[in-house]
Amino acid sequence: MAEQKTLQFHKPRLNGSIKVPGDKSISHRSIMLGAIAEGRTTVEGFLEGEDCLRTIEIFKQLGVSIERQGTNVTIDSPGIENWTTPSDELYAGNSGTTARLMLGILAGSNVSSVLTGDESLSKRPMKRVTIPLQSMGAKIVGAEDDEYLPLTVKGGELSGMTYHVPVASAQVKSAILFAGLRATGKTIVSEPAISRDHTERMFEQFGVSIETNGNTVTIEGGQTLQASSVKVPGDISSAAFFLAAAAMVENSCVEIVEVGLNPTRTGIIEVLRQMGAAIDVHEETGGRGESYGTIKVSKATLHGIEISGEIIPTLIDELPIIALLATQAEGTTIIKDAAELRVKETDRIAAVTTELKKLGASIEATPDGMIIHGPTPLKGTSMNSYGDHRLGMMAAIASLVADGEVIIEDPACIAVSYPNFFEHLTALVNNG
Ligand SMILES: O=C(O)C1=C[C@@H](OP(=O)(O)O)[C@@H](O)[C@H](O)C1
Ligand SMILES: C=C(OP(=O)(O)O)C(=O)O
Repeated sequence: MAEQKTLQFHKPRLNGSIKVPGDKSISHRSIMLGAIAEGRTTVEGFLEGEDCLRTIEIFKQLGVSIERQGTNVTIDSPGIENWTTPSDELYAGNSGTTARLMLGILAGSNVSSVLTGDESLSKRPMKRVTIPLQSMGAKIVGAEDDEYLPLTVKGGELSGMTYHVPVASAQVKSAILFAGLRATGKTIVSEPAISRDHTERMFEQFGVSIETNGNTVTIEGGQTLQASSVKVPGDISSAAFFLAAAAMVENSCVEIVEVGLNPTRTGIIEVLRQMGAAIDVHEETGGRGESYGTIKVSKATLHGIEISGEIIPTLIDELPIIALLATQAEGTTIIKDAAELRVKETDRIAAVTTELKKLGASIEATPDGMIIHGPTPLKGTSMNSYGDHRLGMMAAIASLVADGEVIIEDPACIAVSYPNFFEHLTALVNNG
């Protein structure tokens, strides 16, 4: 039987300042770009989460030398032209970002490989990536019409193309941009709303020019990456759990330092503001690189809002914790245009609705979101994480507002993105 964790707090208060682990999206990309470039790339603030460790292991199998000491990583790569064909399958574990971005990278390399994943990842759709890549000439084959892992990729020549991604997705956009880097001619990708732009920013940092015009990104193929050094800010998607906790737990005030403030990721700040949270943001750098700064949130009276449209991609991974927050807000919160939640590590619309109902919340699922009526008192219960880190953390934060014991089933999955989550939770509560 999977492990369990029991949490119970009596009138907790959260107080203090923490630095959350490195951004998951940026950590993956730092290894990927460092491995494509010839020479030495260094990374500071790397996320030691399971997902990003899978990305490192994959590149080691391709003949890239990667040394990691905690959050510092040194990559010495022979460059994408000189990778070696791996003798074993490349295992992406639970990580959709690893799988989808690797498909775009491997398609334009010189190696042949088989990409696999865990049970959850093997059920997640891959055609959103294989279809555009195949139209660039990529040789990718797999089960059920190339929809699911394992997928076999035979690297080779690619041609640039123009493609409109039907749903805003940084994973799809990035896979196409990686393929576009190696293709002949121009590759133009557009999407219905702007998704996180870490790939574009990091390409520029590695000396590749990319043109962004509204929701459209253009890359000229055949450019070479120059090895670089990357500083990874804290992950705002991890910070979101404690920002939400501070906003709804009586007498709380939490500060998160050195956290990423890339505007394609800060939808959570906007939502907290609109719901009435007392929030203060201080930006320390700006410009084309990754900006970061400090966010401070204190408890306030919250009210329900509608969350839909272009803001959705900027807070997609935060919607489980936002749903919990909405149970403590006055009035109705409506989340729309978020059908993507159904194809994450688990169906997050079904899972969040089921688990929050067990706590006593008034919540209903819709095809593309959730409707939550608040505020409702929550009671202790046993909560399933479904092996999904965001659901596991949502359950842990729920224990702060629930009356009684919250038992989290399979809390170990939290290590995918936030290995020291429980240490931070304990420290903030003990400071209270
Ligand atoms: O590109 C990335 O690093 C990510 C993009 C998002 O997925 P989609 O591109 O599928 O929306 C997000 O949910 C995921 O956690 C990380
Ligand atoms: C959806 C997520 O990640 P991925 O798609 O990389 O598995 C996430 O971290 O919430």
